[in-house]
Amino acid sequence: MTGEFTDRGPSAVLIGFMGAGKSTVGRILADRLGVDFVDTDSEIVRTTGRSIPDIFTSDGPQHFREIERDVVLDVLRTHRGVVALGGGAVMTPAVESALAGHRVIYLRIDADAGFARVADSDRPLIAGDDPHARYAELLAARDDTYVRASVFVVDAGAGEPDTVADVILTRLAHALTGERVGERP
Ligand SMILES: Nc1ncnc2c1ncn2[C@@H]1O[C@H](COP(=O)(O)OP(=O)(O)O)[C@@H](O)[C@H]1O
Ligand SMILES: O=C(O)C1=C[C@@H](OP(=O)(O)O)[C@@H](O)[C@H](O)C1
Ligand SMILES: [Mg+2]
Repeated sequence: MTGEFTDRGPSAVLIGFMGAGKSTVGRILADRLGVDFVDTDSEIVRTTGRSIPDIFTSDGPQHFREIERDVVLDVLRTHRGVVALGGGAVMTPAVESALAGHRVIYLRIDADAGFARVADSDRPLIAGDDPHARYAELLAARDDTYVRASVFVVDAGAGEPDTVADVILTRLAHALTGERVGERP
């Protein structure tokens, strides 16, 4: 990503695959920064009154992505705190474009560690046969996009959520004080 950060917009936007800890670490990061936190999956549930598995199974993944796109674009326009996106949001071209110029952080997790964190959850994309293989395949297919959309990458397997939030705070402090705006370290 090149160009300048928007002067208005979220303090930070967390992206990455399922289980990276975007929702968990995002809330901690927002607390540390003293700003509000928005999780776009929670916004989808709140605004539709439906669960994510229900939208996926009743309406199909395409409809979920349309709802997700609209919610994410609205949050990016209006929210000034920390934002956690759902793992697939960035794969929608309109979302990737809208992220340009924002302080986007990729929480990167490897397939074994990430899968262990979500194996018992109700995430619809790993509901079928051989969920571990499906998880690994999707992660590999998305990694390049996550890197391209981000300003910097943080190891989401580096420790407990508090530790990951600390790493992000340190990197953000560097980005805000020293580095040329918009340059990926
Ligand atoms: N750094 C971490 N170390 C251990 N477990 C974690 C960590 N980050 C998140 N988790 C756990 O992994 C699961 C998925 O986390 P979540 O924040 O929902 O990830 P995401 O939003 O990226 O899918 C949750 O049970 C959460 O408590
Ligand atoms: O990777 C994905 O496509 C998805 C990730 C989920 O969010 P998390 O990344 O927060 O688990 C949720 O948006 C939905 O189940 C689809
Ligand atoms: Mg999440």
